[in-house]
Amino acid sequence: MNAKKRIVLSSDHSALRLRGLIATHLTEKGWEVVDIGPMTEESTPYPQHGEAAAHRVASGDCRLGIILCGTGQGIMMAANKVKGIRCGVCSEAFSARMIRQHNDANMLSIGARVVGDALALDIVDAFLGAEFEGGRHATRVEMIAAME
Ligand SMILES: O=C(CO)[C@H](O)[C@H](O)COP(=O)(O)O
Repeated sequence: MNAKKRIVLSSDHSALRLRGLIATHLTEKGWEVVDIGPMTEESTPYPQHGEAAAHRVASGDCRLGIILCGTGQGIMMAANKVKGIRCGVCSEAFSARMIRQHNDANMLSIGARVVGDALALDIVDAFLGAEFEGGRHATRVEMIAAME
């Protein structure tokens, strides 16, 4: 498997079903999915799952990551505490494309209580279908890294 197509997925209890749909979708598209759970709908705190997924990306084990909670907000906040992580919450495809092209985001967060299934998959496809444009954007991303 091409390491460039290895992606980590995680969520809290609110997003198991949608996470499963995304995992199936990504597998069908040829991604190697590393789903680090949780595997039951028992209530579980989003920070630990955001952090765990973020470390998979920051370490280089996975090229990208997709994380979910009810709004996508809390788990994004946790992931962004890990050095080297640039994670944005997206509720539409345009922003999902732009966080790759302009911000070199390496993680995407989705609110499972915010978007429907079809929109969530569109957001995922927009994120994964875009590449960082570099140029003037690289300087700005370097400024973010310098704050870490
Ligand atoms: O969206 C979230 C964090 O941003 C969580 O999924 C949400 O807060 C969980 O709520 P509850 O414990 O009521 O299921």
